[in-house]
Order: sequence, then structure tokens, then C-alpha cells
Amino acid sequence: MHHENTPTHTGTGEGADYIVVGTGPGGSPVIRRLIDAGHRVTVLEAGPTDARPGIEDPRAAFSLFGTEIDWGLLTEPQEHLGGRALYLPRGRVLGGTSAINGMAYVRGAAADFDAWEAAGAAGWAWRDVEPYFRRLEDFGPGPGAGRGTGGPLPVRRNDDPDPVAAAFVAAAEGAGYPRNDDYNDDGGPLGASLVQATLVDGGRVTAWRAYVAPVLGSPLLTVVTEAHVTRVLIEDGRAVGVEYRGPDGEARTVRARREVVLAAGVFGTPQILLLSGVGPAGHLHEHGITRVVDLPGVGENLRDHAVVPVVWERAGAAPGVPGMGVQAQLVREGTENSMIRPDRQGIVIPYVYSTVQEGLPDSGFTTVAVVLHPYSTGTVRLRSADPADPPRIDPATLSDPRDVEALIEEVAVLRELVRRPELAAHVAAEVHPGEVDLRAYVHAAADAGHHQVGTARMGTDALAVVDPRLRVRGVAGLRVADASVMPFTPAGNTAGPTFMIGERAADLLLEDLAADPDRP
Ligand SMILES: Cc1cc2nc3c(=O)[nH]c(=O)nc-3n(C[C@H](O)[C@H](O)[C@H](O)COP(=O)(O)OP(=O)(O)OC[C@H]3O[C@@H](n4cnc5c(N)ncnc54)[C@H](O)[C@@H]3O)c2cc1C
Repeated sequence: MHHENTPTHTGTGEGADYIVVGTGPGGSPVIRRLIDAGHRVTVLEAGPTDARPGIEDPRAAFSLFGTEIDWGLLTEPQEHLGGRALYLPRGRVLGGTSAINGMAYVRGAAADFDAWEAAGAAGWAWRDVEPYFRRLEDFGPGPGAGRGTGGPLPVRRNDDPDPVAAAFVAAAEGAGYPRNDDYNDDGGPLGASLVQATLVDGGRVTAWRAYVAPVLGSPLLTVVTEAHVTRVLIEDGRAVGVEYRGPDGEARTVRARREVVLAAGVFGTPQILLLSGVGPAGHLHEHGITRVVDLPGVGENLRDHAVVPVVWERAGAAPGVPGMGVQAQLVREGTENSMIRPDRQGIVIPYVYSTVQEGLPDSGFTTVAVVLHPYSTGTVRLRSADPADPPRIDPATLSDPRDVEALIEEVAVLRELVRRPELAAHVAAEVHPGEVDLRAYVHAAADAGHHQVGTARMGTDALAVVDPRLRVRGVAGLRVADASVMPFTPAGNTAGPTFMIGERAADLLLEDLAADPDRP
């Protein structure tokens, strides 16, 4: 695929109809659909352009962690993880976290979105969101049962899986789980599958490249990179623009005639809202920020998948450099204790990924136990009123004991599968947890699931931050379109549902404009 490099500043920025902050899976669809509908859009992205080769090469993804295109966030020390602080990579570049993530494409389960609706997100049930998944996809193998083709986002099967991934699917089948050839189709995700990805010809396709790169030459589009948004400008209860700092540290402002859309992600969006005086009154007061709206839910409800790696030494060398990180999955129902079902996922990574660093083999693979709907919820708060200070992130991982029990159970399921005959030829030894106490291991080895959501949750109750049309409650002309609006984690990786949110956000903006075209 050919990509133009994006200059730091394109377009004039004059007379924007809309401002979009952030260019990940949430922001990029909004930008594209607004441009296609003929509106002037100014895009502000804190990171630089995406003109760097490592982004396209899926094997280079880990080498991008800790570079200038990674926010490199850390959690607060976690009480239930022996005081460990978890590393939170996040893309800080055109494309957002889709430029550094695992590229797995997963829609989630119908039950997830029905649960969102039941929690107050009217209009977000499966029947409502399914057309948006079809609209955003370009599924390589063709239409299939309910799959989309011709959409902006290429989704491909993995035609060259690591032998361990293929053997894992066979082992799951051998153990009596259904083989699921397309976990994204009408049949839902249950069963064992090879994972689909947003890759074309072995190259990563980010949200930006899928959606915005094709319209970069549009006179309607202004893109400002290295623009760290510090607050939303709110006048008489209406968002009229944003303030940002460029690379020189100077504060600048840009205004929009119609709306400001925050798509700065699950940590950036609540931070910007709080810095703008939109959040819990007490917390704003604590940091000397003038309150605009007392919105107690901002930064609450931080949710993530709970994960624990189970590490194996390979028999024989790994077959070359692995391409995709996540290659196979087994999705299971869970128990009566599960908040939403399906609730369990085992994933296969064809190399060693381990939080416990002792005794790691040269050649190995990892099965990761995932609880898809953990009960533990945390918070994102300001560390200080300085926008350059990273937020204080406390996921409260494993603070609910039900999550610990679920992980123990899922680790046991994975151990049994990997010990089956279908995988025997690939396994030399179990490295972690090995002989240690499983409960202690879960606390020692649990990591961030990297699927954080929920810090600007949609709904209608007192703690909802946006209404079901994604409008920030109490501020006109301000919406959120990213993973922060999800009430719960979905039953799968979060980029897919975030693309869906971006697509739907664009429709909501355009519908509301059509209903009120003369608004100044
Ligand atoms: C290591 C890792 C692996 C992952 N693997 C997968 C996977 O395989 N499949 C999957 O589906 N999901 C995966 N995810 C999750 C997925 O990438 C995210 O859920 C998704 O990117 C969220 O999209 P978003 O638009 O909400 O936020 P982001 O993609 O994070 O985008 C937010 C954007 O806003 C910008 N921004 C933030 N603050 C500001 C500010 N103040 N001013 C201006 N700009 C700002 C950021 O720089 C960024 O460009 C992974 C995540 C990580 C961290």
C-alpha cells in the first residue's frame, strides 16, 4: 500500500465546522465521514506524523514501545499485584494506538452491546451496531454471513499461522469446543478460531491510513500534528474550540462553528474534560480548576480485560520471526458468576510474553488467560492541573476477588489444552506458572489487558458522562467518540468496537446537524 507522508500542518484551519482531537480508531472514522459529507474538519493530534517504517511492519510493533510515538503511561502501584505498576503503551501518532497495537480484529459478542443498551445506552444494542460493523469492514474473503466488504478497514484472515496457533485450535476442537471459522460473523465468537487482523499483504493498516490517508488532499481537511490539546474552550455552556500547545510550548486556540469531538482515548479524553472544568466538583476544586459542569462520572468506570500469561518452552526453534502477535483464540461462556457471557478468552501469542521475568526460555510461546468482563473497576484522575503531567491511572486490577477466581479457572483450562496430544510436538515444558501456587501466580503475573474502556461512559444515570448520542452532558457542542464511552469491555479486543463507535458518532453528528441546520 502506498502512503503519503502527512505534513505537520495541512490546510488553513480557517472556519472549521468540526474539530476532532485524536486520530485512533475512534477519531479517524469521524474525520473521514465528516469530510465525505462536505464539512470542514480540523484535526489535532498530540503525536507526530506516521512517516516511519516500523508502523507498517507488524513484527516491529514491540520496538515502538517506549519511543516518541508511545505515551508510555504507568498505572499507580497496584495493591493486588504486589505493588507493581503496570506499563501502559498508547499510540501517540497519527493512527493512535492502532499504530502500535496487536492488529487483531474482533467485533465482540451480541450480548455485549445488548448489555450496553440495558445499562442505559439506548440505540447501542447489537441490532443497532451490527450495520456499523458491516459498514466499516472490508473483509478479504468476501461477504460471508453478515460480514462487510468495501468498507475502509481491511480485515484479513491469517493464511500463514504459527504452527502452535493452528495446533491450539485443533487441541480445543479435540477437547470438545466448536471450531469457529469466522468469530465475527452472525454466529458469534464462541469456540476456537484463528484471529483476523487489520493487515494487508503483511503490512499494518492503521485507523489513520484506512480512513484519512485517502482524503489527505481534501481542501476541507486541516491536520495539525504535535498539537497537545490542553482544554476545551467553553463559552456560555457551549464548546466553541480547543486550546493546544505546539512543539514550541506556546498555547494556541482553534475554533469550530459546530462541534468539538474528543477522541483522545480512554486516558486522554477524561484528562482533557477534567482540565476543561468538566468532572467531579471536588476533584476539580482540589486542583484549582474552575468548574464548568459537575459531572461526577468523568474518569470513573475504568475497565480492562484481566489477563495472566501462561508461558511455554517450545520443542524446537520457533519458525522464523512471528508476524502477528495474537494468532488464535478460544472464547468460552464463563460461569453464572460472569457479568456478561461469553466471558472467557484464551489467546495464543507465538513468542514469549511474560510479566514474570525469571527462567524464560529462548524459544517459547504464550497462552494468555483473559477474563472479558472483570468486576474490578478503577479511575483516571488528574495528577496535577498541568496538562503535561500524565494522569493518575488506577485500574484497581484484581480488586474484586471474582476476577481472581475466574483467572485461576481460565489458567487451568489453558494448561489442560496445551497438554493435549495435538500440541505435544510443540511443547518442551511449562515455564510459568509451573509448580508455584496458582493463586499467588495470578497476583504476581497479572498484567494490563490493554483494552481499557469506560472513563467517559455513555448512559442516562447520574454517573454517565455522555448521553447515548455521545453528547457530553451539560455542555452543548461537545461529544466523545472513542473507547471511553463504552460502559463495559466487550468480549474481545477493543479496536473493532471503537471503529464502530467512530462510525456511529459521525452519523449522530450528521443527523443532529440535519435536524438543526441553522445552528450558528
Ligand atoms: C499494546 C496494545 C495492543 C493492543 N492490541 C489490540 C489488538 O490486537 N486488537 C484490538 O482490537 N485492540 C488492541 N488494542 C486496543 C486498541 O488499540 C484500543 O482500544 C484503540 O486504539 C482505542 O482507540 P481510541 O481511538 O479510543 O484511542 P487511541 O487509539 O489511543 O487514540 C487516541 C489518540 O488521541 C491522541 N491524544 C491523546 N491525548 C491527546 C491530547 N491531549 N491532544 C491531542 N491528541 C491526543 C493520541 O495521541 C492518539 O492518537 C491494543 C492496545 C495496546 C496498548
